[in-house]
Amino acid sequence: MIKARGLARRFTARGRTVDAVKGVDIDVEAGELVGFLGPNGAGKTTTLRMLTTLLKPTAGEAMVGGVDLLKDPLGVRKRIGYVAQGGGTAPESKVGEEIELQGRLYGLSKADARARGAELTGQLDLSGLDQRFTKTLSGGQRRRLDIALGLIHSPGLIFLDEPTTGLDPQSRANLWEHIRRLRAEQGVTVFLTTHYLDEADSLSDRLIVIDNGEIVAEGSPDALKERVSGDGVVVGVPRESVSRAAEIAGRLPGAHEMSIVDDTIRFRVPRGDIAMPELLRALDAESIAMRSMEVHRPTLDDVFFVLTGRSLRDAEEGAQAPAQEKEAADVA
Ligand SMILES: Nc1ncnc2c1ncn2[C@@H]1O[C@H](COP(=O)(O)OP(=O)(O)OP(=O)(O)O)[C@@H](O)[C@H]1O
Repeated sequence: MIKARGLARRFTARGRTVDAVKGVDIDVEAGELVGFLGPNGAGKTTTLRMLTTLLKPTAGEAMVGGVDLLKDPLGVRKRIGYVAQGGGTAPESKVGEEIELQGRLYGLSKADARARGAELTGQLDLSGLDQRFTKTLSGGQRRRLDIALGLIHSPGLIFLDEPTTGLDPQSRANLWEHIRRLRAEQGVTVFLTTHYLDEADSLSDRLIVIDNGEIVAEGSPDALKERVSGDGVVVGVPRESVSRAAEIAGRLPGAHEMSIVDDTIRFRVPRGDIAMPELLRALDAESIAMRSMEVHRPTLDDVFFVLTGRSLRDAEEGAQAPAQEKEAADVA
């Protein structure tokens, strides 16, 4: 469904050059649900906009939906759906009007647009809302409407850019359920960007992880987590005892990746459940009180840390706001 080779995009704004995407290879098979994970500013949206013909690559090539991206962008557009960050519905339009208009834009007859709209609104829990102004919809309903609009022309492949950003946890989980069902019922291939670890973990068959414009890993969430060896342990002790406690923890069999921040020690061990009582006893013997303790199975954040030396959360905080550039000339 997607086969991209060396896809790259450089922006030049106010004399500053940003290599937003540095020559990525992406392969997505028909029917897959692939998550494109990375911190803010990693290059997710730029990659997505290239794959959906909205931005010309500076280098590289791609086949999208079986069509050459550079030679036949219009052909690509016909075969894909794209739901941008924040969507694109007009607040003063009614739901039914938006669906019909979108269908007509893709060359469907009025009757076909309505029939397809009814099918999609049924599947996306939007039935009975035809006469509602889109501005009166809840955040979750609006995102589902955006997805319905993206699927109106029955594309084989849909791109979703940060589909659940801004939604509350319950609406996010609900939208995940809808995305899974759409894939099952419509057989559509889904490529979505996210910076939410839980979303990437629970929704994707396969993940492609991007950082600083480069792909740093790919695989199923479980396969990626297997790369992290052992359980993560976080222990809080009184600040004056932290160095001594870290020394003791460092003697636990297989302890590695030790770090100390303030009064907290972090490390990994092969089996957290075995190591913890041992550590507790050893600290007790030296009269060091353990203030808090947490053991966790490897998470995607641990994976990101192993790959990049940074936590995904820290990477988010350090991300810069995008410099703006006039892009009219870039649109394919
Ligand atoms: N139009 C532009 N002009 C200049 N730099 C840009 C432009 N668009 C993006 N960038 C830069 O390219 C890099 C990648 O941005 P991009 O929006 O693709 O990241 P992202 O992973 O989608 O982040 P987010 O999750 O915040 O959407 C960033 O450094 C950004 O500042």
